[in-house]
Amino acid sequence: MPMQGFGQDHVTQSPQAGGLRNAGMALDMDWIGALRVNAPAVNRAAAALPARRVLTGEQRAAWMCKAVACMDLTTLSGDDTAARVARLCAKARQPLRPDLLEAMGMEGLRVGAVCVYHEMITPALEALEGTGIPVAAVSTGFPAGLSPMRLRIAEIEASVAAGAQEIDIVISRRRVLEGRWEALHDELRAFRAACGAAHMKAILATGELGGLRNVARAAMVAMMAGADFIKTSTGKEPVNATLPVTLVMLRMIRDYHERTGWRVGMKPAGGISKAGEALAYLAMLREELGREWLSPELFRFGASSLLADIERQLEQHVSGRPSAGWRHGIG
Ligand SMILES: O=C[C@H](O)COP(=O)(O)O
Repeated sequence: MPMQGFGQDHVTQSPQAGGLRNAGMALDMDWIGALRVNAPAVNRAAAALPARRVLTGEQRAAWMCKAVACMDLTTLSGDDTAARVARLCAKARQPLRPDLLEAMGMEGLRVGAVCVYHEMITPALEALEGTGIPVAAVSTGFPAGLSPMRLRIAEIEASVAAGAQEIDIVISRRRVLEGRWEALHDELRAFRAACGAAHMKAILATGELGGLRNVARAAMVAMMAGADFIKTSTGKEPVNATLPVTLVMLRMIRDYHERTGWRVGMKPAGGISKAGEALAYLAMLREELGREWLSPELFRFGASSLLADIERQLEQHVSGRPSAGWRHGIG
């Protein structure tokens, strides 16, 4: 079924406003073919960033809280149980200890979403009832994305029917590696149609795409196909989120916004477990896309263990004393 917005010239689309979603556009192969990435320059820019942006004290604490608000608190393990998901959701409702929040003069902090496998959607929804925190489900044969297409579509539909408001799909890496952009666009359009009202995050699995130019091209095709977010990784690839890959994706988001008016969200995910790393990603986001993107509507971290390090560092900030990691087990 054709999606709203497809087939229209991208320059005539209305700018996104009032919560409207990226409608996507027909595949523009001239645009895709013209994309170039200067890898050494990207690597240099990413390497220079953490040293350029050193935050301390209250400012650092405030940015760590922003990282919490933009977090998809995640558990994606083969041994997940309803009880583990319920504990994770309790943490999602109250990500930081009340005494820490009080000391920082903050209230009402919660995470961006809870991210789980399909089977854990119902326990997550039950544990989050009344909070407004959305449940995101990974889908389409996560993490490899190699199951039959009809099953991948059915999986999305089942997760949406179960109540997931966000669907994290994985792209077929082979379409990128073989340069089959139209097939990739078609696949992603079909995923987006199956998502219906649920927001679609397109996981590019950047560590398996064979280089930064392919990352740029895959990111652009995903946005042309109507992705609400583009996401780096599943957390299961040998190389997951990195600053250079994120820089390339942010620049594609900026290009796409400049040419179509649509704002697409960014989700670095996989292997981000330290507060200092999270701050570097936020600084990059702010430099590349501006403050407008610094909200859970347009930015998420996908992380299973980042929250524990942020809480530990905030405890240190509030108390002025070092805090041991074991005191902050979940998240
Ligand atoms: O989408 C989220 C990732 O799977 C989380 O990866 P992580 O467990 O390395 O934090």
